[in-house]
Amino acid sequence: MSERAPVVTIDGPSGAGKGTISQLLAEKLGWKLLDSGAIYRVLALAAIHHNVELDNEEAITVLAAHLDVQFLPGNENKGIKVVLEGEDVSTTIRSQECSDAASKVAAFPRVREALLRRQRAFNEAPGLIADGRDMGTVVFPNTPAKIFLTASAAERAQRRYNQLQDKGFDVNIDRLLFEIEERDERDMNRAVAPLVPADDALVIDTSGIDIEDVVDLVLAHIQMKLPVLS
Ligand SMILES: Nc1ncnc2c1ncn2[C@@H]1O[C@H](COP(=O)(O)OP(=O)(O)OP(=O)(O)O)[C@@H](O)[C@H]1O
Ligand SMILES: Nc1ccn([C@@H]2O[C@H](COP(=O)(O)O)[C@@H](O)[C@H]2O)c(=O)n1
Repeated sequence: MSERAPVVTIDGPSGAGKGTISQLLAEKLGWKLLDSGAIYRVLALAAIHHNVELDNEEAITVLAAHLDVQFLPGNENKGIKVVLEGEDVSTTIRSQECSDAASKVAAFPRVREALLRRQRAFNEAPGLIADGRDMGTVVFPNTPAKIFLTASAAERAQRRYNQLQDKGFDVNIDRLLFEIEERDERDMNRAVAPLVPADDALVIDTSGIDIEDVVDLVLAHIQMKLPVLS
């Protein structure tokens, strides 16, 4: 499989900065953005809405194949508006309940298979920034421009804490750290498409590095890997 337009993959654990960096890159380059986590989150929400048990792989796979979701531009929340069955769920899918449910449904091989084509369809000119866990290993394995962002769990929990406090939520940092570690554990140890850097990915530990500096590091790498940007 070869990509239609150039693709940059940005993978990594929760809170590593994938969404932030992907959005800034997409804006800088004028490229499309795939927030693949939002697809798993919206699938989890659809399961909850339709009273489908989160451990029922068969039923979740059917739901995944028929998911009525639209990703529209122009929402402050990760820069996209997510519409499930006609309802704007952009904020709802960011809840802790959806984070947790998303990582459960994402562990099913047939669910992941059912969502592959939908993700690859985002690959349009002039180029795509793809944010997720398996963008470089499974969804777009042939792109030469792969990044894996990481940071210590403590730093990621602190970032999430700051983010939620800024939004006026009453949050507990120990609880956030526990949830991040629990989700990392599930994402890294599942049988298919586990969270690992692709062999040819540039791994950047963003602990203590400013967002703008991370963008510059990523841009320098992709300019080297994608002749179209030189
Ligand atoms: N290098 C950085 N330094 C400090 N804060 C950062 C950095 N990168 C991102 N952040 C902040 O950390 C928070 C989480 O970032 P972001 O949502 O981009 O992470 P993510 O990897 O997309 O997480 P998830 O997979 O859970 O969606 C945001 O508030 C963001 O502004
Ligand atoms: N390519 C991906 C993207 C996400 N997931 C799963 O979805 C959960 C939510 O993702 P966010 O990036 O929005 O936090 C995540 O914990 C993964 O379980 C995935 O499996 N593959």
